[in-house]
Amino acid sequence: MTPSARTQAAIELLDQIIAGARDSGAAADTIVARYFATRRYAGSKDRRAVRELVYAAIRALGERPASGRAAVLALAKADPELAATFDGVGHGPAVIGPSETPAKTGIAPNWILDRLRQSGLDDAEFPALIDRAPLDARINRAIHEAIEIEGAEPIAGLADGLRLPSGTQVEQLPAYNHGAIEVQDAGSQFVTLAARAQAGQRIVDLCAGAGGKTLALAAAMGGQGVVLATDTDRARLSRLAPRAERARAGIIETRLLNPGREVEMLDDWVGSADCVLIDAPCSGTGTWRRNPEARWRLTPDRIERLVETQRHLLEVGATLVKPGGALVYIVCSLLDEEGAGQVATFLAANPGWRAQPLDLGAGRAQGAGTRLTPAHDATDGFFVARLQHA
Ligand SMILES: C[S@@+](CC[C@H](N)C(=O)[O-])C[C@H]1O[C@@H](n2cnc3c(N)ncnc32)[C@H](O)[C@@H]1O
Repeated sequence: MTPSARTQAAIELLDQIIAGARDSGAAADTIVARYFATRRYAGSKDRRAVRELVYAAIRALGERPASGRAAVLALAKADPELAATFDGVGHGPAVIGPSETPAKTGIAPNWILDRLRQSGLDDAEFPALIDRAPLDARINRAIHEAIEIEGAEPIAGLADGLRLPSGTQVEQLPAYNHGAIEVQDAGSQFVTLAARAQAGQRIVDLCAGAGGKTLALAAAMGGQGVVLATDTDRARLSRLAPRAERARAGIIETRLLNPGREVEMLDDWVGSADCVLIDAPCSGTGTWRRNPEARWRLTPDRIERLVETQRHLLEVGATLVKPGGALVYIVCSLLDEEGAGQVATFLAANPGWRAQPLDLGAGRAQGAGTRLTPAHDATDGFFVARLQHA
């Protein structure tokens, strides 16, 4: 592909990504993969270059732009080489017109930045929200294997955390194929420590997804006890079984739930769990580093619906905890309405519960819990609280 054709490909992809974000359609990664699946003429260098241009545009633009062309023009303003690819030749994009307006660069839509400020996040922390994320892994102690990965560094505060050099092809590492390491952001590892999982316990991971935190819980339990991983998304939950097998985590059970019927479907666990971990669906304002296009999908309505789901999940989780047990509430959001505010509402309505102090080795106090941020902790952003049942 010529440089101009690459630019045109990025513009077309961004048009699809913009539509996907506006209409709750496919994620950017899926759109990019589909695009190249039908364009076999694009070699690996072309794909990499187009992908980089697409993601550079997504990162640079806080608001969903009007078009792919406006998005790439925003980058071209500061990049003469890119601007020169708007040459109108062959498959290249048309020459830049004198009155064309590039999209506005920024970190996120103003209404979200305002809510982040109201949640106590300093403006100085904003740029780190869209930095490139490091590649982190968790060592799985269930597999007794010496791990040698060139350039890997320990992560302060995490006995099992490893920061891998960027660009590491994890799937090609023997340690990964043997289940000795799992890819997991340091923030995810820190917040899972709030469960204080121990051998012999019965733990529910209520929103397990594909089981990133489930596997960390099972590893901390040394193969003794039970972790029940539940979710309402069949496709996500089905990805857990092969991961658990690879990690030799034999204490994990899975159960698919119907939304709205969770307690009924978990009646054999009511009042009996040592700990229920709720890694609730959220706005993802803490994970823009990995998923920058999520800023283009958020609306106040969507956040309101998420807050309602989180409130419901806290109620469900609370019914499963045994007296003296704990509820661990996690969101990868930095908005108080999903984090500290949500927990404050729960505590006000449930006098039999109290927040327990956390010492995770990362984060700062936020309301009754702890908040990790990319700027302060070099992790994805998270809120976590540990609530103890009387
Ligand atoms: C933040 S993700 C979980 C990520 C996962 N714990 C991990 O560490 O990889 C939130 C999950 O909540 C699930 N979810 C949404 N509503 C739910 C409900 N009512 N009951 C259980 N899970 C639900 C979603 O399908 C999604 O997989």
